Amino acid sequence: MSGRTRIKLCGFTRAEDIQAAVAAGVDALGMIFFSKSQRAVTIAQAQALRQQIPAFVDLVALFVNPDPAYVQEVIEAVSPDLLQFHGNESPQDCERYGKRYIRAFRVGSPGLDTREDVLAECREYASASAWLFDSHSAAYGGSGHGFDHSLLASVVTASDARPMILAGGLTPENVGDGIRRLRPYAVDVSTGIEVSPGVKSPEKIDAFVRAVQIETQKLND
Ligand SMILES: O=C(O)c1ccccc1NCC(=O)[C@H](O)[C@H](O)COP(=O)(O)O
Repeated sequence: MSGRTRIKLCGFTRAEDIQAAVAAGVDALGMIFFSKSQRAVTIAQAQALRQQIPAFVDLVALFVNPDPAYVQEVIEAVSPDLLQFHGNESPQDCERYGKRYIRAFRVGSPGLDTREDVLAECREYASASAWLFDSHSAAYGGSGHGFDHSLLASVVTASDARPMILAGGLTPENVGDGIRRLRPYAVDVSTGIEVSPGVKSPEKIDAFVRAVQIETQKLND
């Protein structure tokens, strides 16, 4: 895909990190509503952090196999622009809130370990606003590990594919390769811009955003 590569940074827990990300020019910020994550936020924390996010930057709320009542509570209290699902949610589970959603796929998991299986699974989620590709991890996401990008070959060429978000182990050093190889609509990172889980580095945020911009510019030249 030509044009601008959108940038989503994930796993925010601190106001100063959100300010750094907004200043760097990101398109979307993720907060994690999954209590087992090292980057989890409470609804009260998210309400306070949300004040740091200006117009035209989207807030994405992440869930893993959530209780629907909890998702509804987050929607009402925090007003996320999009939902993102990382667990075993069915298409109906993702659609039931009437909100735009991102479906995450853990590429390399059983049943998602061939090109054909990946595309077939993705097609079940035709109602998603984007398909996010992450590595297989027992923690459901945010592992900092990459995966075999060749498993996305069928998705890349499918005419009915939803916009691709590339995630999983991205860093300022390797994100350019991923963009060149797959031409995703957007990239998503958590670990690669951190000093420790949930604590972001302004320098790494800037380096990541610059690396995306430089690679995208090269593709457009
Ligand atoms: O970050 C977590 O702790 C997490 C836990 C459960 C589900 C998703 C989670 N994070 C999602 C992300 O941060 C990203 O969408 C993606 O997994 C990339 O993470 P990383 O490899 O760390 O860059």
